[in-house]
Amino acid sequence: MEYLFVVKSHVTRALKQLLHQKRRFQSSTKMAKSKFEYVKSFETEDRLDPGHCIIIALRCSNFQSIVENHGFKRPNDNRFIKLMEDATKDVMGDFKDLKVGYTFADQCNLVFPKNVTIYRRRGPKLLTNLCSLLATTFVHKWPMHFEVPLDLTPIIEGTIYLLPNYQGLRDFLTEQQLQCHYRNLYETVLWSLVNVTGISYSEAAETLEGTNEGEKNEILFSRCNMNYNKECDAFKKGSIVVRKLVPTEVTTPEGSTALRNASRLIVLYTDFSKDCFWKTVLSCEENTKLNSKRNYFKDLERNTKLLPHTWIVVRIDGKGFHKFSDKHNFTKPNDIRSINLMNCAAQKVMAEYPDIIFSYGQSDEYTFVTERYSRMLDRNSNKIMSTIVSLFAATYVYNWNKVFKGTSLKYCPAFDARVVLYPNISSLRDYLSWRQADCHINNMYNLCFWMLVQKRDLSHQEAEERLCGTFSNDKRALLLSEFQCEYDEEEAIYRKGTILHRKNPEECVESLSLSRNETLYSFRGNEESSLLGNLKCASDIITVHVDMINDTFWSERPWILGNERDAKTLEDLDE
Ligand SMILES: Nc1nc2c(ncn2[C@@H]2O[C@H](COP(=O)(O)OP(=O)(O)OP(=O)(O)O)[C@@H](O)[C@H]2O)c(=O)[nH]1
Ligand SMILES: [Mg+2]
Repeated sequence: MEYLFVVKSHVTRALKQLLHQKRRFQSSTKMAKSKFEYVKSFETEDRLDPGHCIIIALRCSNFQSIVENHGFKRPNDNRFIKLMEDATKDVMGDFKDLKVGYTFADQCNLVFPKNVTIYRRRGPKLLTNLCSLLATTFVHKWPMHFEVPLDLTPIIEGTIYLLPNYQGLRDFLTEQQLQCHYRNLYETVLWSLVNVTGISYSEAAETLEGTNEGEKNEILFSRCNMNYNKECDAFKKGSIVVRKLVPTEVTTPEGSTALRNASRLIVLYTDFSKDCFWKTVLSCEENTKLNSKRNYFKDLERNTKLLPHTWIVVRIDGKGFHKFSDKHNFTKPNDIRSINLMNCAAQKVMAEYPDIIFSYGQSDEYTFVTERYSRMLDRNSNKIMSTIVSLFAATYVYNWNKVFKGTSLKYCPAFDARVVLYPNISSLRDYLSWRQADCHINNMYNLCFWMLVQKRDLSHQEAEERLCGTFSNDKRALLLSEFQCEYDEEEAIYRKGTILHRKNPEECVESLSLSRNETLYSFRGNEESSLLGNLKCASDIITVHVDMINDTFWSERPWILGNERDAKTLEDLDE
């Protein structure tokens, strides 16, 4: 009976979702499409091979600064361990397909089983959704674990591993746990030497140089009177999050209470090297054993090096923002608070990464363009995507309370990101025009739609029908005749979206008294000598809400994209 009830509610939810998607599809197809749509063909799906376990390995690239800025207890801070466990649980709570989560220090490994089909196994979509959700949960849950406020946003770098069988998964996680142990042993002895014997940090580090595991244990015992085996399991083994059926009290349809098994996320501090974890806890259908040769993982990492000399475009999009905006009572059709949050997050990303020369945002999406010859993060696509999306998402949540004042964040948003390469300026400009044309089409449609709903009391369906088959001029006429609203007088930020670009380097030359060549070189995205980038200064970034489809915007700002004739060769770059 209860089972039937659960199935029924699942079916109803699925049908509702289908209906919602169909409606959205219909209304989007009713909207005009721009001539720039062809640039979509540059986008790739990057599906991961079927029949492989997928591991999304995430690590916080600015962890050291977080440790130093917030007075973490050394060698381990229990508050941080609990925060990471909480964040891992939240991500696994949202992504029910995840089978195991393993977190230690600043690292979090999330495991999808072989047969997972979520997002059609698109690697970037999986990676960036998990990565951004971990980042937003980290920021949101920080105050629940730390009294000291978080003073910088986490940047999370992600890697995808594909493992062909459960033996591979066991080897991978066992190896990770060994790394956790080595790291913890080193840190425990180091900080015990400092705290117990009173020697300096550098003296302690010197003492440990070149020592093996046994010697470290001996130093800890003889000099600090501590037995490593007695240290807390959470420190030595890390935290393993798994699902377990737990008897839970439920209310039956008749109104009485009963005990039923419900899936819960629990944390274990156990060994991946033990058979019982794989047989009993994971109920693994394949036989696995403890393998001593585990140095093959580098080959199983998805290599995603991006083609050199092409424009790298990263587009971020909010996950389920239709629901998110509803739950947080966004004003319709545009909520300036969310737009401000998005713009602020984009500024932060540009200030942090000088190779990003341009960005464009509208609705729940943001596009970042890196300098054509950029060597940012070694042009590793997964690292670029995860770094940008995590910093962006974390900043969005970090500033939430300041911008949304009375409205508390009900749940953490996630964003996905994709990387698209454009080979020349014309295709890149067409891409940007496509996004701005989309902003215009959506904004005009949404403005008409909500005017009809809010001021004429039309139902959603009636408003959709009223707008079906109308062109831009029809909508302008409707706005003017029925609502005395001149479309072009609407706020430019809504009609055109937001463009962020860097100042003309010539102006910066004057202010920095550097030679012209030096500054231009740095603007060409060379990481090693990024003079202007070192300023990491948001005041270098200009915000405008203007048309960028016509030539004027670009001819007035020739320094942004340069000139196709000046395209560089490999030799030019090596000079
Ligand atoms: N009311 C309101 N809604 C907004 C605003 N910005 C974004 N949204 C909502 O966010 C949605 C963004 O569109 P999509 O990205 O296609 O939809 P989504 O729900 O995020 O779905 P996925 O991206 O596929 O996960 C819009 O359709 C709006 O419903 C805003 O300023 N005000
Ligand atoms: Mg979206």
